[in-house]
Amino acid sequence: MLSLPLTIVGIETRIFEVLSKERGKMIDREELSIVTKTDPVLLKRLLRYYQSFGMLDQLGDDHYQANNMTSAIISPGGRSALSFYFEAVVPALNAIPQCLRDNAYQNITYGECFPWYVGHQTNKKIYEWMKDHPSVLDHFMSFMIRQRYGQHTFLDVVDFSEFTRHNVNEDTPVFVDIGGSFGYQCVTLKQKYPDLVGRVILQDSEEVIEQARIHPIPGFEGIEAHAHDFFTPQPIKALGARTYYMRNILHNWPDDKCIEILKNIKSAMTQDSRILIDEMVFPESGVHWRAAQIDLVMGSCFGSMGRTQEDWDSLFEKSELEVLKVWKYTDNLDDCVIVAVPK
Ligand SMILES: C[S@@+](CC[C@H](N)C(=O)[O-])C[C@H]1O[C@@H](n2cnc3c(N)ncnc32)[C@H](O)[C@@H]1O
Repeated sequence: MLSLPLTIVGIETRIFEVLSKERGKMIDREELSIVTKTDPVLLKRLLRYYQSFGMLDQLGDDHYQANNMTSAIISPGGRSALSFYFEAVVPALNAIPQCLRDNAYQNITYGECFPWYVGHQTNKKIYEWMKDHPSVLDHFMSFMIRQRYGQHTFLDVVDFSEFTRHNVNEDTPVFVDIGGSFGYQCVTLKQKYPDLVGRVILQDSEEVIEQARIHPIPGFEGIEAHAHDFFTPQPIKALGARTYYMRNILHNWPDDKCIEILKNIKSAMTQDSRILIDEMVFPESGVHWRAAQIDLVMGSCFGSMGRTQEDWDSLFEKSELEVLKVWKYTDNLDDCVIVAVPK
């Protein structure tokens, strides 16, 4: 309950950072108090809390040491995820009881009493709101880039050369990553297929593309970065891209908005094009706690939801899409790549 705000305190006071820098070395409270400029009595209470949750190790009455959790908290991915949850997500989650009560326990959808609006005292949806809160947008982007470092990707199960076997030259767009943030998936593709022929294109909002160009991630060379609002017609259509890929995009939007996004892609597709949807497909029972949590965060912040196979089938039916294949690439979160074409 308290762990998120108190973890933010540990980040802001630099308690975790100082301990992590001295990894393997014990630090006593007096020294930590001087370096972090934190009152020694307050520090004692904070450290007691952190050790009780395993965020650091206590080696004697007044001696502390960083452990793996301390390092994870202070890593760029850890910091950005914690800060984003604290500043953006928690206010919306706190408004859930009031909104559900006021809405007589109907499902969470955009409306007057929507947790995001109430929690943030705003009438702007989350992406619009983040434009006015650039530091939160920075945390969000940094979290998005790092959230899956070192984990499986769709390329572990998909043989991408299947999509580029025929009539591909260097002008053919082979991979358009729609809402691709800083282009991590584009880079992963190019690294896995260094001889890939054709254009690899990243699309995202203007603000994100600007940042992706100013601070390119390692391996970004050779990737085209275009600003594109996916609620407008897909501009990569002259040759029809071989694949239009979206990871964790549709789970941010309710069905009516997903249908708009998909319609804009369909209008650009040729016979050789495929839509690749990289999302969790929730099982009907035994859902992992992280997936169940993501579903409710999506509901309260984005008015959307995690989808079961039945939910996806219904969305594709309404979007007039035919599913050609579904590949699952993680067991715990049921991440899948769904290959679809217009009916
Ligand atoms: C949940 S993130 C997923 C990022 C990336 N695909 C990944 O899996 O790491 C959603 C992305 O959609 C982008 N986005 C939101 N609204 C958009 C819009 N209208 N047009 C284009 N991109 C948008 C955001 O900037 C963000 O990068």
